[in-house]
Amino acid sequence: MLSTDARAFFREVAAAAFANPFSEERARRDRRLAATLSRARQADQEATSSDDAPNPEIDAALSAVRAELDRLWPLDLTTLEGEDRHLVEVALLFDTFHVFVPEFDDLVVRQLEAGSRPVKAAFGLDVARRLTERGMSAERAARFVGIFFQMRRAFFMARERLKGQSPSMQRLRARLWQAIFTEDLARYEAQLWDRMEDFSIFLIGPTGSGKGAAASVLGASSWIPFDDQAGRFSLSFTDLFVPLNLSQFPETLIESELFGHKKGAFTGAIDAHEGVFGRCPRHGVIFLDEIGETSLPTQIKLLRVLQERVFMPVGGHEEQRFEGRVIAATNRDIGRAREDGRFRDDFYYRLCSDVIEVPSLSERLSEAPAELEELVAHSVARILGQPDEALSDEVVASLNASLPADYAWPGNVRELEQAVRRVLLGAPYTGDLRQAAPAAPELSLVAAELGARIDAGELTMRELQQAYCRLLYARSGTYEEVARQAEIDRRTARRYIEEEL
Ligand SMILES: Nc1ncnc2c1ncn2[C@@H]1O[C@H](COP(=O)(O)OP(=O)(O)OP(=O)(O)O)[C@@H](O)[C@H]1O
Repeated sequence: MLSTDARAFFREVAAAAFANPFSEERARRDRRLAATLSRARQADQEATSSDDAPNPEIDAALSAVRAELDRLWPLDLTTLEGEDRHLVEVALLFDTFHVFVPEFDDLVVRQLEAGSRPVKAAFGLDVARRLTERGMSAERAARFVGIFFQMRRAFFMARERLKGQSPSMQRLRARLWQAIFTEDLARYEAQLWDRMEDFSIFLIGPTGSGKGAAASVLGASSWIPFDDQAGRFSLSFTDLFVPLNLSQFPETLIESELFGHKKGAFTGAIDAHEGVFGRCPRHGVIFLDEIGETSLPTQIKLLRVLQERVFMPVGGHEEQRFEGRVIAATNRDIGRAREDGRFRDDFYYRLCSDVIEVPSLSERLSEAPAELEELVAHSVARILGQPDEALSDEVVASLNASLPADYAWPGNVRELEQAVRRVLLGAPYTGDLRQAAPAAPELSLVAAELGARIDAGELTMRELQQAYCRLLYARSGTYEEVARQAEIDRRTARRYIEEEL
């Protein structure tokens, strides 16, 4: 039995312990916890108030939790019941997790360096032992070893791959965390940790805003079992993420890229080929980029895998099981595509259990102008292989001088990366001209030119088709719309618009 004071204290710990680290709620709970602690236990104060601690609240909480657990020593969870048992267990997990944070973080880095080969993580056995010695079952302890690693990966990836401190970026990180662990870690551990594959994720947002980057955070963060015989995790998290950009393949090849094909399945199928569904391991993540551009027949096939979790390679006779999670993304207006019948409702409903919006760069900069500096510095470091503050400042100064203050960044972070490259090459970046040009005169010029050339009878059929497609494109701005109006397929439309005949 816990004393009334101890119970109140552990309740605060339980409320704060595994809250979403990117949520606004988290900092508040940490502060509240620290306040409760300092009132109740002055003894721990000295250990906690170092000024340079990265998060003094959490440090204060940690040492007080340790002190409180020590008071219960020798701790055996099985001697506790009901709420008391739950509260002490959470405190024990909180403490154990933080004891091993440096090892888990080091493991993330070592695994990124090693790539596909799972690296040694013998400390996983110590984590499990620390829990079983205090009365937790071996099965749950092993599960927590997996969850702890997952938490450090998710935290590391969300911080490293998604830069920016604007409120909308903070919200995005919090949403990603929620898509991985749900908002309630206790429920996640009790019921959902190996069922997350059933929760598809749909990322929406403008081109270049970071949907692929967000997907890669999710893709590196799923649960992986710990192999205690081998003293390592059973597979490398770098192999969990299997991306496919659907717009890169002609319709005839998409099925094979998705589901694979057997040798001789069709002319040109010289060897068997494994598609993304076949390559994706259990607990892995398939990222289907540009899902808004998939044809209706492909949507039906994808719907079947999502519903029934089986697929058949082209030319094959045996169904294969798919045990991963699907993340889809689009920069298209999916509502309009559904209204136009280009995106099936049933397919949408299958994907929409978690819709996450990735904010545009202009939205982010309007909330936090300093985000430009952070992104430029990140871009410069990526290009040069190391940070360079002076050069980053120069790039920011150049962009500020050459672009209007309210420049819309239609290509978002991808455009910004190109702008940084341009400035590094020594030329000022003056913005995306196609977007910046006033639409109306350009449109009427295109139409007038087409009319004049038809009048003059000087066009070949191909030139006529091309000019008409360009006119439609100038009006709608999307290849889909051109394809729809001209009743041709999207790739032909794109070829007419982009290629010189
Ligand atoms: N918040 C961010 N911090 C750092 N880099 C970012 C961020 N967002 C995007 N990027 C980078 O910008 C580039 C474009 O991002 P990404 O490919 O993820 O965009 P997207 O939304 O998937 O685009 P599209 O819709 O065209 O497929 C990538 O190099 C990515 O790493």
